[in-house]
Amino acid sequence: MDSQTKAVESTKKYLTTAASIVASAMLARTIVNEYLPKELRTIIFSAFHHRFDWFSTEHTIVIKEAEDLTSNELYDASSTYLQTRISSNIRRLRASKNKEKKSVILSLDDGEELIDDFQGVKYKWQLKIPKENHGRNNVGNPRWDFSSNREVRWFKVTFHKKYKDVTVDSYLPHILEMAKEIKAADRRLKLYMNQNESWMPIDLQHPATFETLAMEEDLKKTVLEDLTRFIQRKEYYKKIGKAWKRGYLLFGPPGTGKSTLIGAMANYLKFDIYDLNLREVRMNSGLNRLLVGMKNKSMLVIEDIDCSIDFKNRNNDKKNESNNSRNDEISLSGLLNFIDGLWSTSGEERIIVFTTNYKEKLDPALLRPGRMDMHINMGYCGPNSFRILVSNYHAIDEHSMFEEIEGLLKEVEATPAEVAEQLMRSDDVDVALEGLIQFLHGKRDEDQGNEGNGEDDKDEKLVLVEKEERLESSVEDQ
Ligand SMILES: Nc1ncnc2c1ncn2[C@@H]1O[C@H](COP(=O)(O)OP(=O)(O)OP(=O)(O)O)[C@@H](O)[C@H]1O
Repeated sequence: MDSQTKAVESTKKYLTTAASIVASAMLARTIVNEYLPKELRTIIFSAFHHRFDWFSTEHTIVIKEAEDLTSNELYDASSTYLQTRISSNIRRLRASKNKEKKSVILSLDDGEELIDDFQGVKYKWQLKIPKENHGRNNVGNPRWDFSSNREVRWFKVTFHKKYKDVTVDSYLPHILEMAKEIKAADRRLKLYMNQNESWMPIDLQHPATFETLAMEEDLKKTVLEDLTRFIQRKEYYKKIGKAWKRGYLLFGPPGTGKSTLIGAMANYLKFDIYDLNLREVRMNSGLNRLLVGMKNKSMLVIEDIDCSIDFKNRNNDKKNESNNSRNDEISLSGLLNFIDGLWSTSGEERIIVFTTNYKEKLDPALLRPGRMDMHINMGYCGPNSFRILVSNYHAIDEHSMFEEIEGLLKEVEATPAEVAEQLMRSDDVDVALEGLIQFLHGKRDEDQGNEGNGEDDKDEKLVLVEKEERLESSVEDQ
């Protein structure tokens, strides 16, 4: 082959290679544009740059750290994702390098390589960390970010160029998804309390779970299923045009576990709690501000709702509406309207929980069908609940004294808090159970002494009333 033919051949080869790379880049872009959700497209395209090398089989993408949240999402997700991929080799290496350090930081060192395998495709990851006096934009050195005017860290990801579409279509979305899951699992829940009209957060460390919650099994199962169905039904709520929210009214005497159930719900759903003290809020406008300030995946809790709002004024709500001077004063109707209206137009995955010790004192507006989706009666401690408590406190599920205790619990109204307190009195299970028996005998004698006082709401074994129509099982979630 003479030199001219060689040049033609190599130009042809170059053109073919270039054309196929452009075509596959276009294909990848088409896939991104057509099949990925818009939000994901923005994240992916704003976050990385391709580096074409016409004569290599390798393709490189660069995922830069960025100040702006959307652009940084892929970088951030990559860091989180890589923590789970750090191989045992690297961990060992790191551990031997950092013998003096107790914990090994799970991230890549500058320049260190990590090979990730995704659906049979090998991806080589390298982290580049800015150092003093590095040049700008040279591959292998940190990048200069013109928007923030500083050097930034970046990941260099190298793979065979024939997998560009797999990378854009599947691998990067997979990283974003995995990072979301890892963060959700690690997320520290927050408890927000309002001071005047702003929320103050603290870490929520409520130990309650559905496992340790003493509640009749059927009721517990129904509540759990309802919560699970609720979080899985994003598309369903969208389809029927309803706000993605659910309301629970918890009622029962003090110490029956209303707050414990709220803690268990938050831990189960991984939702933050917003504990709204209505006494701190005087005006509807302030209430509006607080409700607008709530994040998604949260529970709004208003405890003792019967004591929170001046119910004596509730019948005047209508009059107040026509009276301009009192128009902004907080009222039950204002609260209910905000919750209905505001959350229908903004926010998703919201739960509202009202608690009361006296359901009969509640305003009928709150009990109206469609207002609170479930009414949950947190009853006295029955045999089932006792078994859960004794297993929590003494890790036993059988004892010769159980029969007597269970018989007494059928006759006596003792709250789970009272039973729990007796069980905690001694580490010696025999002593604790004996104490509980004495306590229940004492209560029974007291009750018998009080007989004839006419009080008997024990028949209210309504454990659960679903006020809203059951979500139709015929509508499939997507
Ligand atoms: N159902 C329950 N399951 C497990 N523990 C419970 C339960 N009920 C009460 N307890 C124990 O009693 C304590 C007090 O109960 P909790 O505050 O949940 O009751 P409450 O119904 O919210 O009371 P109040 O109406 O006074 O706010 C809890 O911290 C927990 O230790």
